[in-house]
Amino acid sequence: MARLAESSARHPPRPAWRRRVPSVFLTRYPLGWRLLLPRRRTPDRGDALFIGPAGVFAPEHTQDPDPGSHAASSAARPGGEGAPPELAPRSAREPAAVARPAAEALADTPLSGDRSHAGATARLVSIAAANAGGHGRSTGALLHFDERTLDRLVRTDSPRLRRAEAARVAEAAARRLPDHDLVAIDEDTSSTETSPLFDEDTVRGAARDRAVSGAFVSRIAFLDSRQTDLVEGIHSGPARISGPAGTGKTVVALHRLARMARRSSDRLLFTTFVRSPPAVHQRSCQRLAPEVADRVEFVGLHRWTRGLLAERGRPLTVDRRAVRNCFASAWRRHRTEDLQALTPYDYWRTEIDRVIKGRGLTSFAQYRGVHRRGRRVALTVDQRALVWALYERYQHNLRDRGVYDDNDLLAAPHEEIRRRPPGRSYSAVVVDEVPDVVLLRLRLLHGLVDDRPDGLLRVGDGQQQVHPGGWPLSDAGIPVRGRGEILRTDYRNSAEIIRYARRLDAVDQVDDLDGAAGIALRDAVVAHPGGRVDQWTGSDEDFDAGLVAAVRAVPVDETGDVAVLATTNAETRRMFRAPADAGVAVSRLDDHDGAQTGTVKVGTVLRAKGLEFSAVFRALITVGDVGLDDGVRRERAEQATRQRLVAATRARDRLWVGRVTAGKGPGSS
Ligand SMILES: Nc1ncnc2c1ncn2[C@@H]1O[C@H](COP(=O)(O)OP(=O)(O)OP(=O)(O)O)[C@@H](O)[C@H]1O
Repeated sequence: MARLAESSARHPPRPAWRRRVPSVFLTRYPLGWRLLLPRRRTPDRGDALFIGPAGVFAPEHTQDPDPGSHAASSAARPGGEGAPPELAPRSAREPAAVARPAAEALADTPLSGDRSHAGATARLVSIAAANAGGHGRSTGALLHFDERTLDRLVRTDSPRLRRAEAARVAEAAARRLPDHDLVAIDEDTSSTETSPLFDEDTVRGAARDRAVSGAFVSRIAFLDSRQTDLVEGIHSGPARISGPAGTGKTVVALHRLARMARRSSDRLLFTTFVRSPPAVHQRSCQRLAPEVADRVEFVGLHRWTRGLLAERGRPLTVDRRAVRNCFASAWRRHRTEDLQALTPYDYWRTEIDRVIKGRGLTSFAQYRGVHRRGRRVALTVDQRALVWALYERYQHNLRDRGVYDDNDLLAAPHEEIRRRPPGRSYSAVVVDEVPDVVLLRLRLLHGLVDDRPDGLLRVGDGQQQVHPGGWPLSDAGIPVRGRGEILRTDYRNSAEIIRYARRLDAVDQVDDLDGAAGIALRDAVVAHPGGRVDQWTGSDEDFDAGLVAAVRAVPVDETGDVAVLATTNAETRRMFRAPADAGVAVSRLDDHDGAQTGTVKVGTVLRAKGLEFSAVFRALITVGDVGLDDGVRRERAEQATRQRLVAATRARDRLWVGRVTAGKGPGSS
């Protein structure tokens, strides 16, 4: 406080309430907050920078939180104090211009290595005198508070910055703003916190602390210079970002969406084929850009498609049991020695779902010549003809019984969009986890924005594809202009986790989503040292106890930042029951929406795509594929390895892999 008083003395006289805000602020919120106060006010910059756990704010002290609002009449202002005569009311100034110096002071601030704070996350806040009526409303880029409601701005259950991080960001910004005073209450943060992002000395052990404490790590607070370029860059047409796990592809996409939303009043769409991530990312977007987040729609592809059809009065549902029956009866009619001997039944279902229908093939001539990328069972022309006959029978059954499968759900909107383009049009569409999105769906999304600049952004990592089959994305009719952007620093996984996952990655070529060579995890730059991997092997009957003991050894705090991941739904049910019976609080990963539930999330690896946890427990239960054709076995092995890679790279600090072996009794390796 003495330092604040000393600093205030150097400031030009200003109305009492405006002097009061920083001191009240520091009295109420000493822990972790830093204030940067300008020695001289200038019309083109904000009044200060407040940097603390809730983020970075550029407050504007204003006479009127909302010009023209009755709530902000002069009678409401204590002592009739208002804006200084030399300046126009701040809210009348261009918020983006005022925020710019703050963003520049923070943007790309060198911290350690290639990391930096994302200046664009600084929020411009208008703070009015007490009772002036600002309650956290947002108008455009500006958030409105008054002296008394400031609480709502700075109190947060989801800190964006650790205290040590806030201190580091503030110090860096102070170096950039030499005409500002840095004010903080001195405190010793070292006993309670470490900052693995910034301090190489404290970094060893920090990852473990992060795991054990379950500390919240803000997904969106940091961007390195390469990522900042990708956020700011203008794409002349459809663009793509690829890179290994944890390199910030999604974070970049979220920042881009926030930036675009702030600059226009259009609607934007973020979608992916997995159900949970859109809800989780929506929360991140709300923290990143609360004033515009409602214009960014986060929705799974299935839900979006169903929504469009329902809006058009053509609701379609997929009755999976009926779909299975349609395929089973087609198989009974068309299975031949040839097909049956080659591979099991479900292989052909995938062939139809992903290679034929998912790719939008409509004639045998197309199927006959198509490169079945990622499918390891080679087919002669005659065999393809057999598959085509099976497909036609399946289609006949669907039509006959009035049943729709997932791909039909995609084909219908194509017709709808052709008939009448969606009223709620989007100016930009981001598709995450692209390698797993069927071609038909990608075409549909492309159709929403066509080739307009900054319209379509495809994000993904070929190495993490969990569904079989694939195609060069250029087959979707989306123009490929130059190379895609590749990120290569893994900020999520601690070194030990990466070391483990790298051993899994020799599996397949990795491309940049358009067939050119991409970057595999083995080539990623490691940002965090430390981490821990435990491997358990044992018999099926000992597995549950092994898993429960391991889960119990990691305390689960209120963030519930822990997941148990299995391969199949049946295994997931078992993985749910075992800890639940032992008294561990569990919840379904399918229901996870990013809220802090204090429960261990249990689900399939597929459902975990795009998410991350402090600790991950991976169950490897199913043993071997006996008696399968080599091609099928190879394809399954590749898929299994990719799933293992995806599961392992969901873990930031701690990974446990439990594998059931033929032998009896648990052991450790
Ligand atoms: N520049 C950075 N500095 C610090 N942390 C970062 C940075 N960029 C990303 N991160 C963090 O790395 C983690 C992974 O980011 P993100 O989920 O965007 O990666 P991704 O490439 O989409 O991963 P995946 O393909 O595995 O889903 C997040 O916790 C994010 O906050």
